[in-house]
Amino acid sequence: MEAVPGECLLAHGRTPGPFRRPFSIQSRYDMAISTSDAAAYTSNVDWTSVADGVEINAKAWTDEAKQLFPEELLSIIASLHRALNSERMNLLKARKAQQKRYDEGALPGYLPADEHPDAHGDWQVAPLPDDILQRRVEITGPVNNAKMVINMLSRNEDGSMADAAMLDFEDSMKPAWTNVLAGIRNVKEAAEGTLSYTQSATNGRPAKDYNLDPDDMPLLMVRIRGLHLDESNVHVDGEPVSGGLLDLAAVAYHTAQALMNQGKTPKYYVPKVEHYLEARWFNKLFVGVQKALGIPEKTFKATFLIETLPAAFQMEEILYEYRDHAAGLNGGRWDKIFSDIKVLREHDDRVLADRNWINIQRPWMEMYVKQLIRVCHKHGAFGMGGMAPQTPGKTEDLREKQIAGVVDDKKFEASIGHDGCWVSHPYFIGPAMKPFKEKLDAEGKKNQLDVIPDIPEQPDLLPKGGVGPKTVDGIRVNVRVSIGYMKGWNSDIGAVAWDNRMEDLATFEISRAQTWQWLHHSVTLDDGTEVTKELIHRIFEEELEKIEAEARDFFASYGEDAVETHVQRFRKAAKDAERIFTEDAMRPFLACESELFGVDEHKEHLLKHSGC
Ligand SMILES: CC(=O)SCCNC(=O)CCNC(=O)[C@H](O)C(C)(C)COP(=O)(O)OP(=O)(O)OC[C@H]1O[C@@H](n2cnc3c(N)ncnc32)[C@H](O)[C@@H]1OP(=O)(O)O
Ligand SMILES: O=CC(=O)O
Ligand SMILES: [Mg+2]
Repeated sequence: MEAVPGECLLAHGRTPGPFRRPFSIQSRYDMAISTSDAAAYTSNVDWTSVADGVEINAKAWTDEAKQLFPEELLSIIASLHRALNSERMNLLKARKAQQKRYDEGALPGYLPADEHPDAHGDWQVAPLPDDILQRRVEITGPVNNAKMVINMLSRNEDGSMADAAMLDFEDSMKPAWTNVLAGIRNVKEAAEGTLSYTQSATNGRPAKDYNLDPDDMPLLMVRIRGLHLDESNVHVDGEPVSGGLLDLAAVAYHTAQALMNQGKTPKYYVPKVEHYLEARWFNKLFVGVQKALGIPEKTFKATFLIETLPAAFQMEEILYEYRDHAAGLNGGRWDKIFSDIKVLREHDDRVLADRNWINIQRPWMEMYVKQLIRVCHKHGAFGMGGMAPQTPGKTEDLREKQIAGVVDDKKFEASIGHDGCWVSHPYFIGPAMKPFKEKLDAEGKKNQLDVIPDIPEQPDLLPKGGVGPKTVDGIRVNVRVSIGYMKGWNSDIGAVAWDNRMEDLATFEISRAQTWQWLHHSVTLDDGTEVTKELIHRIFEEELEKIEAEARDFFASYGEDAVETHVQRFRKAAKDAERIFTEDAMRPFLACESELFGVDEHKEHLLKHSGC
């Protein structure tokens, strides 16, 4: 076990505001809470009117928020919301209807040839600017963490540096309001080159000042929140705004021009799309934001994650839809595994094996990334590889094994034609860079846009059940991950180092969906044990006991109070995780969690649990 980084408590003032009307609950993505509860939740919050038709949770309207959201930006957000939100809601309804069809037996597949013929024609994405032609290693991390943002954008002591840094509002950031504000602030100051951070002396380490070197920085990219996430603290005409819309508008408002003045392209990542019409929606958002800010058309460049099973069948259509703003696609392998399980949750012939057995070399995963490379390169866009999740282990021996694992993985990615990949920890930038550098430098290339994998036109991308181990230890891994992750999540932290790996929203979701599915199908494990609620409860008890013992040991030097605090947090995390693992209906995303709270609690928790 390793400690999660600094857990913080929210500090927020209270600004009185007018009592606001309940929002239209019909517009919610998933009816996680009942109609009467939804109205009660909303009317139990005080709202402050901040611009024409725009209201903010009074507790969220802090001095920081006032600085980052001037009236001009709020008006831009309001007009984008009015132009785009009903379409977003329809897209989310369509997701739900599609999932119902999958639940009733349908399988995801390629679209009929006549549905989107233009996408399969001979077209190219708009020319890529010079500053995004080399992306061999991109480091990712939570955008709200200033120290990590500076580290992502800096050279390591061993001289290694990523080509790009992806500052993340999605998988690694819990979308709590203070995190959103810190994230916008960090991107603004990073783009200006002024972001700084002072780490006070702790635990034997001396104090340290962190600053950027604007002349020696990787490319800066921002991943905005996905289509499903609301920013529940900001309402326009009584409806919560889209989190991704708010992120893009705010970040571009504060940074796009500054980046362009430095000759840099404003670059974004978009997560979790499921259909080409969603890509069309995001393209409209890019057009709208550029227009509102007086930025020339086709300036923004975006990489979309292909990390859902339905999207894997529509990569060409998706890329086509935002071809004017496309830098490429990225094979988001972790959410893809989550989606494989979630989408096929009712298909008892496709129940997947232990989480640790599923990797990029399983046939349906390998075909998906090769198809991604083929589609991208055919149309002049980058085909980015996936995330190496290692965090450095404590012993030399373990670290050597981890480095070998990263090199193997990235060697495979470079060999099939990826243009670059992701790492989640700076320690692995060098090892991940090595195979790309060796192959591409030898061929005198910055990227592999010229490589087209030789695969069938429509490869089989459906996950197969009936192979691989299904074990009690597999459940233990899922339970352990969930306890470590939920402890961070409950303290507004979106990614944690745990058992020598990075665990974030995507990897937690795999564990949660898999255990739910095994329970739902009463799977018989390889040793004959049947998966039941009782079994899962017993494993939670056993793993919690082990984790408590580890925590008592780990936090001992911080004093008895610290030990008790952390033990209590692990207990709460285990309780929350078990509840989510064993709930009757599988929620679409962890963040759809309003029902974890009663109405009174929700008033306090809205700032921490903006969601869907
Ligand atoms: C599935 C996906 O979507 S992947 C993309 C989303 N997920 C992510 O981006 C997760 C990114 N990774 C992380 O958030 C972090 O690595 C964590 C939380 C898992 C671990 O962070 P820590 O607990 O700080 O790890 P650790 O103690 O090993 O850090 C050592 C140093 O590396 C830095 N560091 C660790 N990870 C990162 C990172 N991703 N970016 C920049 N710096 C980092 C730390 O800030 C620390 O710096 P310091 O020596 O100056 O104090
Ligand atoms: O976002 C990336 C993933 O793997 O999930
Ligand atoms: Mg993801």
